Amino acid sequence: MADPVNLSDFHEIAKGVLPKMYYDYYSGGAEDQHTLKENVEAFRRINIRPRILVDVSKIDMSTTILGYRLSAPIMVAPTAMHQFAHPEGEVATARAAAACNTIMVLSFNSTCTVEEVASSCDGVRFFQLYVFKRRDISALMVQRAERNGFKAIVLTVDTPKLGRREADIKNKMIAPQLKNFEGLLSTDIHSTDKGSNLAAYASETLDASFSWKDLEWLRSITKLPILLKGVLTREDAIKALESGVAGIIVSNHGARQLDYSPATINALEEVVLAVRGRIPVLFDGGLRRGTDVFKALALGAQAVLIGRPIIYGLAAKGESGVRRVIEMLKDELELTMALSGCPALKDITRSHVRLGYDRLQCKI
Ligand SMILES: Cc1cc2nc3c(=O)[nH]c(=O)nc-3n(C[C@H](O)[C@H](O)[C@H](O)COP(=O)(O)O)c2cc1C
Ligand SMILES: CCCCC(=O)C(=O)O
Repeated sequence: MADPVNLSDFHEIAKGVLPKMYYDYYSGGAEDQHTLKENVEAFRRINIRPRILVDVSKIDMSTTILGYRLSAPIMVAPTAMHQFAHPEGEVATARAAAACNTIMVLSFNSTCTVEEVASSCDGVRFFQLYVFKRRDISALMVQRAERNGFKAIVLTVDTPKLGRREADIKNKMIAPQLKNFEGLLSTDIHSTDKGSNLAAYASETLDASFSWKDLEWLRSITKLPILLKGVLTREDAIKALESGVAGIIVSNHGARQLDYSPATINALEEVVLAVRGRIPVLFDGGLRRGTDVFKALALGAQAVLIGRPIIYGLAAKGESGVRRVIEMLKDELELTMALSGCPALKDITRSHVRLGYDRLQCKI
């Protein structure tokens, strides 16, 4: 195949090189995969309203998140088990993110250890947390992240139980023994019905009782700012604000958890309006083009995170593939800003996009 020119080309290459079990794991969503398709399709139903005759000879995409400077509002989402995609795993991803001057969120279920990633290169990194029934293990991981210079905790709140991913069940997906938990926990858990081993591991470990009141526990064990990942409604956005978290990530976990939850781009504005700028609102799900990033920014996201395309870049070309994926999105965003008359991120406003329901409102 010719050199990839967009994220979709990287997807095709990755599909060709990854063993089926891993490709299915990375690409799949929950149940009917309705939301999986919607996450991408909903972007296509949004139009951009470009403004003309603006000086766009210089485009500034730089921004800050929790006070850390990024070259563009495009971050790396936490995704599990990068060594299935490439032997260098999360170390390669971390190096690529650092080279692009952006923030990587390291998954709790990484295949490289927290220490390996931290010592691989300089760069601002956040740590994604799952709360295990064995709270001591989660607490230890938070301490390790803190000790190794991670700057924030991203608490994933949409996974009290693992969503039902049917390809993984059919493939009898095998989860590896994760090095981070060596000596703490065996991930070598065999599912009783011989289905997805990952699902068995998740149900064995995840603490489904974790609720709002338990955020106090998390705050008591770390000084790091906490972001909640997986907020989709105004009700929960307000609760998040009241609970004093440092930020929100609007996310449906790449449609891998609750099928028929809304496409994230359709949930973003509801959350942004509830938060009213009091804390940063980040966004992920279905972003495959610079125009998608632009649309999310126009609807109020301060930055976006990229999930699957990063893994596809890693599978296709290792560290340089991840770098290319991030650079492609940055280049596309830069061009979109120029063609829409927005020289800086602050110039991108709600009036730069039109959604289906905007058209309905016009007619009323
Ligand atoms: C293979 C895979 C593994 C993931 N693992 C995690 C994880 O360990 N923790 C987490 O909070 N989110 C995880 N996610 C969700 C991502 O952080 C993110 O929300 C999602 O991938 C964004 O959608 P996108 O893939 O369409 O960009 C995972 C997603 C994928 C595709
Ligand atoms: C318990 C493993 C969870 C990994 C994950 O979050 C995902 O596959 O979406």
